[in-house]
This record gives sequence, C-alpha cells and structure tokens, in this order.
Amino acid sequence: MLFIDLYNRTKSIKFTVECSQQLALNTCIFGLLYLNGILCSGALRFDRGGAVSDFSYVGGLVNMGTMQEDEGLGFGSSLPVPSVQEIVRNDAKNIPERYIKNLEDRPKSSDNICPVSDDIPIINLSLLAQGDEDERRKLDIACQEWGFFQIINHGADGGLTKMKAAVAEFFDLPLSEKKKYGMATNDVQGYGQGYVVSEDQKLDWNDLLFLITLPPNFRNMKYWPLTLPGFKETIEEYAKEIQRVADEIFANLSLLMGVESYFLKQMHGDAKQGIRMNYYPSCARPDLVLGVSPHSDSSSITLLVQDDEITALQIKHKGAWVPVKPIPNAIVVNIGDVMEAWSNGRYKSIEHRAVTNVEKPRISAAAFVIPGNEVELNPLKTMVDDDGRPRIFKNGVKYIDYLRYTLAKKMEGKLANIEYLKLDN
Ligand SMILES: O=C(O)CCC(=O)C(=O)O
Ligand SMILES: [Fe+2]
Repeated sequence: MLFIDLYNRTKSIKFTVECSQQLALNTCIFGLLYLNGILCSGALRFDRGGAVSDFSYVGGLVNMGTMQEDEGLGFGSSLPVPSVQEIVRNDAKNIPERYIKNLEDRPKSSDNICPVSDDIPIINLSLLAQGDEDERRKLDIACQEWGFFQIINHGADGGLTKMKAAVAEFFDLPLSEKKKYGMATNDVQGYGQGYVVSEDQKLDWNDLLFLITLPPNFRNMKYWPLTLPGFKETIEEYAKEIQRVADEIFANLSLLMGVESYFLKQMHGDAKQGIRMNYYPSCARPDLVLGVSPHSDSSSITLLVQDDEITALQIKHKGAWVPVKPIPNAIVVNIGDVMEAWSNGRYKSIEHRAVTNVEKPRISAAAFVIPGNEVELNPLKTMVDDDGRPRIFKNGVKYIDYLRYTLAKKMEGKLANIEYLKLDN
C-alpha cells in the first residue's frame, strides 16, 4: 500500500492519493489532472486497474460519487454530492443552504387543498389479465384523467416486501461501503443523486441507488452491492415480477389504443428496465426542502413501490398537489413522457414530487420502463386522425436524444421536457 500527498497549486487544496499498487501510480496522476478540471478538491483512491474508485473532500462533507470509468450507459451524468443520510446523521437539525428550496418551490400546507376527490384510481390487475372490459375502461379513464393509478391484486406481494427490505439494508450499510457503488462521472447508474448538473443548483433531500435491472446483459454489476447477502437475487426476482405487471398494462393499453395486444411491448424495441431506489432521510424542516423536485418521468410507464405508512408522493392534478395515500402492497403506476407521445397526448404524463417528514426516513423504488435508444417517439397511427385527434407530437425524435436532453437539465417540472417532443405550434 502506497500513500502520496499531492498539492494542487492552482487551488491550494490538499489531495491524498492512495494507490493499491505501484503500477497504478501513473494512472493516479493522470486521473488527478483530469479530475481537477471537473471537481477541484478531494481525496482520490484508485483500484488495482487504475480506475478511480473513491472520492471524498478532505475535511469537508463526504461525497457519494465514485469514479470508475467505462463507457457508462451513454444517457448522461450527475455531479457527485454529499449523502443526505450522512448530513442528518451528523447533525439532524442542520439543513444546509443548498437544500433549502427557493420560496416559491417549497411545499406549502395550502398546496394540498384539492378541488376534487383526492382518490387516485385503483386498478385490479387480475381483472385486467382476465380481459375484463370494465376494468380496461377504468384503466383508460385513469390514464386520461389522472396519469396515475394504484394496482392491486398483482400477485407480486412477496417480491415487493423482500425488495423493500433489501433496499433498506443497502442504505443501512456504512457510507464507506455504499460509496463503492457510487455513480461514475459519465453515468447515471449507481449510488448518488440524480439530475445534479451545476454546483449552485438546489438539491433534493434524497439519496439513491439507480440500477439497470433488465435485460440481464445491460446490467453493470460494478454498481450492484454483491456483498450484501441476497440483494442481487431479490432485485432480479422483483425486476421480473414488476415487468410482468408492466407487460399486462401494455397489453391493455395497446387494445385501448386500437392495436394488437403485443404492439406497445414491441414498440419499446430493445427495452430496458431501470430501478431507482430512493432513500429520503427524515428532515427537521420539511417545509424548506423537497425529497424529489417536481418532474415527469422520461419512461413509458413507471411502477413505484413505496413505504406503506408514509404519505409523501404528490401528483399535480387540476392545479393542486394531491397526495397519493399508500395502499399496503399496491403498486403506484404512472404514465411517462414516452407514453404521452405514443398516445398523441391521450394519456398524460403527470408532474409529481415527494415531500419529507420529521419523524421517519422513507424508502421507495421506481421501476422505469425505458425504450431502446433508437426507438422513435412517434405517436401511434391509430392515435392520430383528421377529425378528433390532430397530431400534437413529432415524428422522428429518437428516445436517446430525448433522454439526454432531459438528463442534462435539473428537474424543473414537466413542461420543458415534453415540449421537446411536441410539434411547434
Ligand atoms: O419516492 C417517490 O414517491 C417518487 C419517486 C419518483 O418520482 C422517481 O423516482 O421518479
Ligand atoms: Fe418520478
């Protein structure tokens, strides 16, 4: 083991570089120069192959980012930021400035006054699977009027409970262990925080682990906590179960859109599934922060499993923030931007956010169904006609271009993203 101290003269900041073997030394220095331009300060540790496997500020807040370079997913990247869980562990009363939202963005108690019923629709998956037409009609209305619904009778209860426990176990690991799975500088997978694109951007009260879960050949196992007993098997099983639920929804939405039941699944091309596992620490001042800023999902659909006891997810409905009250073991499904485009605006991708609470941390896991990179987000022909359904969405936008566009920006609601897919007026 070799330790070297280096000084960055331009910034006068001390770096500590630890190399696991002599061979990695050159790579260390190269890596250091390369990283200076981006991150400027920190302690770097390199693994045996010479990749940077650790980064932390010397004497400052401990960052979550880990830099292990490979090609990444090609989706984009997010800057390394401190772990919120660690901030709370060190001083639960302290809300660093970077997390305090601007006045107009803070959650207000008056936000929750909904002018209509605040019960989002409940859909019975077993009825959908039996071809029940009334249930399919309910799904149609849910996707048009709410863009959100809760699925019951999905048959995945066991997998769901195990998955939540596995996610809790991951976030219970010591920071030094979690950091081994930190996001690389060129990827959105791993442990860290999403959509951080600038040093002065306000941050969310959230730590996350994002993994591509399906198909298996798309997984990047360096981000998977394989030392955690059973984690991989539990997530694998859950990924399959949740995909079965997603496929049933696609089959029903296909029929509702006037095409064969296999159509939407096929439309995804080389589809992927990514699971964002969220950890929201409790917060001394929930009125100042947001767990997740308002956004719409860039998936076709998202299937979310949340804590059964804490109401935190809110959706924008008829101008108000409506809380999604958890139903034990239900799966919350929402329409993403891709489905809004494919359906030519019939089904709505809805802005949503998550708030925090004083008492307890909250865990959620959002499984995003993601089309292949080259898939175009053209509205289905059956959803465009000369009479009632004028074309709203463009032809020819590739999914990867759209996704890169959304990931290069901080989360700032829905409009900015969906406009990219729409025809100019
Ligand atoms: O935790 C939640 O309830 C929402 C999470 C979410 O919207 C997301 O991960 O995209
Ligand atoms: Fe979301």
